[in-house]
Amino acid sequence: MQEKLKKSRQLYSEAEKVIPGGVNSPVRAFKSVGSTPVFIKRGQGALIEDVDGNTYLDYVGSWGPLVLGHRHPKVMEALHQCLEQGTSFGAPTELETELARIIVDALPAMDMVRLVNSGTEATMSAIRLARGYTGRDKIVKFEGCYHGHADFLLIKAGSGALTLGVPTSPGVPQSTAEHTITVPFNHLDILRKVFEETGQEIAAVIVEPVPGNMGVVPPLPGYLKGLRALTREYGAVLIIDEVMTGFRSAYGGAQVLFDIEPDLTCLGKIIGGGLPVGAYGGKREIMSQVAPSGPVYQAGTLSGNPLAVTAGIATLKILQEEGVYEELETKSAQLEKGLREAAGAAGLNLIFKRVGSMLCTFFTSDDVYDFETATRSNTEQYAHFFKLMLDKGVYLAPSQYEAAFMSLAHTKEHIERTIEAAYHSFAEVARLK
Ligand SMILES: N[C@H](C=O)CCC(=O)O
Repeated sequence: MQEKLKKSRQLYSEAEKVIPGGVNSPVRAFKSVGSTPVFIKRGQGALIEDVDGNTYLDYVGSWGPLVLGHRHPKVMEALHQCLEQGTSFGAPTELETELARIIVDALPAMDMVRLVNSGTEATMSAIRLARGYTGRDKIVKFEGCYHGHADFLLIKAGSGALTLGVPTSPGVPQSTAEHTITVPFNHLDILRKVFEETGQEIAAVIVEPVPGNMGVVPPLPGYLKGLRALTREYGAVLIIDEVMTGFRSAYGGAQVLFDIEPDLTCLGKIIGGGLPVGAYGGKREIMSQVAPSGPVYQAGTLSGNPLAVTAGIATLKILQEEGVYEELETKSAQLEKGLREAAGAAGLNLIFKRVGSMLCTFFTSDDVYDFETATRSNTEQYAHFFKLMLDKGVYLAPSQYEAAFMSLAHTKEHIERTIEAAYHSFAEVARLK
């Protein structure tokens, strides 16, 4: 494999001289799998090509946004047209209202939405708003959930922070961390106890409805409804972080799938169609507290950027077409079934978790339902599996604790090829066990 990545290795050593760790986001560094990151040159549909000319079936999809695959013709066409008008104005455009309208119409619990530039900005702003609205300081987050890298959310966090073994980062002041209460996901009894003790001080509970940053951990039946009831009882704002699941788990997001009515929702990824975007929105009563209509300040020079908004609108319009989510489900179920059979054939008893087009293979035989059980997975075996799959032309997340994302561009043949590669790779992992 190393020979096949000659140019990537050269580029990586150049990058390391001027960019910390050679990458602009830690998960890209392939650190946990002990390998050279692949430098990508282009993508088309479900495929990406690296600088050495190798092609891969892409199940990372830019970490979730590319539900249509790379360079969807309608998104590209819309972007070309938009580019002709300019790149940024720092003034309102009609496009922003169009995207806001599409989002608000898709989410029954959302009356208003503010566009920002990333998921981190969305969650950070939603927390400030919840604090401003309730006049309380404390927030509750779940172990292994990742809501971007704002100080008060980078505590027992998942994603790259977990992969690199720094779920709580140095640099987060103790005085900030002490306002964040962390509890295990899927344990309503523990959360209830926290509310009984400090419920009147809690401004918000923030949750990924399907945690996708400690692998994929589906909520237990009734759990999200229980969260809703508890937050309502104590007057805390329920923030559903749908940066990953928004317009992926269902049109709208996981809150539509699980029929949950949050007070605030955070979005990102898919609503920008592969360009940098984020959003937070919710009930009019809360959102009208945001500046300039209210006192809670939040701003952004490039917020609602025309190109990002255009790619988002084009993407969401395609997702409105009949049968799209059924197609994603069918393809994802086919992949899950094939992977299960491949692991079984190799004599590996593994745990597969999937919600719609987000799938994760845990290298453990114990059930996974929270941070503690997710981190029982054998990450060395995952690393080995990852490298074998990469060598066979399948690009998975270089971390146990991320999802594999299915796109509409993946074909039956692509999925069969992936399963075939998995048969060989699982067998190899089993041999070295
Ligand atoms: N899991 C992260 C976001 O959803 C992966 C992307 C990143 O950190 O660069």
